[in-house]
Amino acid sequence: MRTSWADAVANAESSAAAASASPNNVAPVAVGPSRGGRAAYVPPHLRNRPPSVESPALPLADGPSGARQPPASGALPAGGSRWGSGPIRDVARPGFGGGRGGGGGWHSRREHEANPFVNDDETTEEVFDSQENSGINFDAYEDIPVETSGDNVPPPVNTFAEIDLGDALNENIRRCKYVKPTPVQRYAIPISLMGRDLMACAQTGSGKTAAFCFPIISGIMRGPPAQRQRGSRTAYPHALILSPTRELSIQIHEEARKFAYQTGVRVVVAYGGAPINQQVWISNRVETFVVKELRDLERGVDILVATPGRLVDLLERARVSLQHIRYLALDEADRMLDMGFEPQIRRIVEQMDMPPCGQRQTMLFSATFPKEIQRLASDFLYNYIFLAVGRVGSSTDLIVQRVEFVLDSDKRSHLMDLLHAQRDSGAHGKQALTLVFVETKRGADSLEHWLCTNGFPATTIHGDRTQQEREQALRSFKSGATPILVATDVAARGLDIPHVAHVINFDLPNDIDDYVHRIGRTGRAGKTGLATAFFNESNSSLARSLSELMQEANQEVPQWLSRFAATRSYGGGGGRNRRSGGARFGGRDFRRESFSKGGGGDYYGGGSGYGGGSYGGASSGYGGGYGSSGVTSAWD
Ligand SMILES: Nc1ncnc2c1ncn2[C@@H]1O[C@H](COP(=O)(O)OP(=O)(O)OP(=O)(O)O)[C@@H](O)[C@H]1O
Repeated sequence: MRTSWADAVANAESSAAAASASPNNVAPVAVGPSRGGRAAYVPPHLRNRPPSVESPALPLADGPSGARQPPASGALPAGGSRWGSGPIRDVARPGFGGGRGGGGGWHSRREHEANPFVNDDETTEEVFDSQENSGINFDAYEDIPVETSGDNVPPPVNTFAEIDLGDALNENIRRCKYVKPTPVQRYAIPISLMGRDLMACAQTGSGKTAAFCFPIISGIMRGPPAQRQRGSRTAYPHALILSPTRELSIQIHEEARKFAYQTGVRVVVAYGGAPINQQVWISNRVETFVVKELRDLERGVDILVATPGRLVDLLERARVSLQHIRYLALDEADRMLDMGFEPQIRRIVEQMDMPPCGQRQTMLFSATFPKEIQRLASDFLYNYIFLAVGRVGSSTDLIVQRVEFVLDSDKRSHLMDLLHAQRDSGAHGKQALTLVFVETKRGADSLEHWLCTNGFPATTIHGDRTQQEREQALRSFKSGATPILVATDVAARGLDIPHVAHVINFDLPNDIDDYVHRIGRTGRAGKTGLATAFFNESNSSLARSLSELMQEANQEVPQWLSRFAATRSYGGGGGRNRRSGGARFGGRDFRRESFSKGGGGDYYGGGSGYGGGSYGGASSGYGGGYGSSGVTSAWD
C-alpha cells in the first residue's frame, strides 16, 4: 500500500472525521525559537545532523544519513439449548441483588437505573460528524485467517440473531448500533456461551470487549440471582473483569453498563486513584468518607471490573469476596500476566477464595500473546480453546504505518512539521486528534509544554498525574478541546477513543507488542488510521520485528529500515522483541508447537483434533530473551 503522507493524513482524517472543538484557543503557530520549550524549530535541511557525529554508524546509502526521509511520496435456536444451560429470564430477576432492606429486587433497581446511553458522545458526534457503528466496514476483516484449536470447537455464528442472548441484551446491541458481530465475536461468543475456557487473540479495535461481556452478561442472566447477606459489607460478584489500567477499567465498565442496561445485571468498577477511605478535616475533626466505589459495591454487584491493585486492597479489607465467581476475564491478558502484574494476578486468582480453574470459566483476551505468556496463562485455564483472529500480535492493515528516521535532536521540529501539515490538510484547518507516545512521564510533560507554547493545544496522560487530571485529559482530548494527547504507555492499551486520526511514536517502545497496541489506538472498528514512528539508532533492536510487522500488514518498509533489520542477527537485539528471530511471527497456539515437536505434547489431554487451523509452517522461536530488558515505558 503506497500513499503519500498528505493522502494518508487526509484519509485518516476523513475516516475519523476529526476536528477540534475549540479552534479559537489555538494561537498562531510560532515557528522559531521557543521561549517555553527546550528545543527550537530546526528547518528540515539542518536536521539529522548530530552535533559531533556526521552520520549514523550504519552505512545507509539512500537512507537517512543526510536529510531525513522526505515525506515518502510524502442462532442459534431461540431458547438457547445449544449454548446455555437454559433459556434466559429476560425481564425479571426477582430478588436480584437482594436490595437493601431486603426489598430491592429487579423492578425497583431497573426503575432507578441511569440510562448509560444518554450521554453517548452527543457532543462529540456533532463535533466529529461521526460514522455510525452501523456504517463500519467490517468487511475489512472478512479475509482475516482464523485459527481455533482445542477440543470440540463450536462453529462460529454470522449474526447476533443466531445466538440466544436474550431480548434485553439484543435491545442493547441494537442501541449500540452493532449490526453484525465482528470476527472475534463470531467465534468467541459461541465458545464462551458453551462454557468453555478461552484464550483469544484478535487485532486491536476489533471488538474484544463485547466478545467477553456478552457471554458473561447472558450467563449471569441465566444463573441464579445474586444473594446478599443482610448486614454484610462484603460484595460477592459473579464475574470479575481485570484490566491493567484505571482508564481501561473505566471504559470497560461504561461499555458493560450499556450491554447490561435493563437486564438486571449490575456492573461496578473499582480502580483506585484515591484512598479507599478519604479522611477530611471538617470543623476540627476528621470525617471519614466512604468512596463511591464502596457504596456501589455495598448495593450489590454481579460483574466487578477492576484493576488488580485496587482489587487486592478490597479483598484484604473483606469488602469483596471471590467465592461466587463464575466468570473471570482478563483483558490485555498478556500484559496482566507479564512480570509487572503476574504476582498480583496469581494472588487474586490462586491465593484468595476464587473457585479454582475448571470450576469457573476463564477468558483471556489480547491483541498480542507471546508464547511465554501463553504458557504461563495455561495455569489459569481448563481445557481451553485457543482462538486467533489474524496472526497473533499482528496489526491491522487499516492502519497506514510510516517510519521515518529522525534524530532525537530533531524530533520536536519534525513533530511540528507533521502537525502543521495535518492542520493544513484538515477540514476547516482543524487539528485531527493525534496521540503522541513518549517514553517517560517527564518527557510527556515537557513535550506537552513545548507544544502548547508553540500553538498546538495539547494535554498529557501519565502515571504521575492525579486520577482527576488523567480523566480530565482524556475528556479534553476526546472532545477535541486539546486535540493532541501526549502519553506514556499508560494509554497504549485498550483505550477506545473515537476519531483518533494519527498515532505518533515520538519515542518508539522497546517491545514490538507495545508498538502494536499503541498504533492500535487508531484504525479501530473498521476505520482507517495513520501511525508515524520516529526511528533512530537507539531503536535498532526493534528494526527487525518492526519491518516484519509492517510487511505482514502490507505496509511499505523503507529500504533503510530493511538494512537496519538485516544487520540485526537472529535472536539478537535484546530487549523484549520476542519475535526477532523468525521470518514470520508465531501466530498460533503454543500447544500446537509443543505437540508437534513432541515436547510436552499432552496439553490436549489426548483430545481430538484441532478446530480449524489455517496457518502453515511452524513459526520459529523468539530471539531476544523475554523480560530481560531494562527500560520499559511508564506503567501505572
Ligand atoms: N459488532 C460491532 N459492530 C459495530 N461496532 C462494534 C462492534 N463490536 C465492537 N464495536 C466497536 O468497536 C470499537 C472497538 O471495540 P473494542 O474496544 O472492544 O476493541 P478491542 O478489540 O478490545 O481493542 P483493543 O485491542 O485496542 O483493546 C468500539 O468502539 C466498539 O463499540
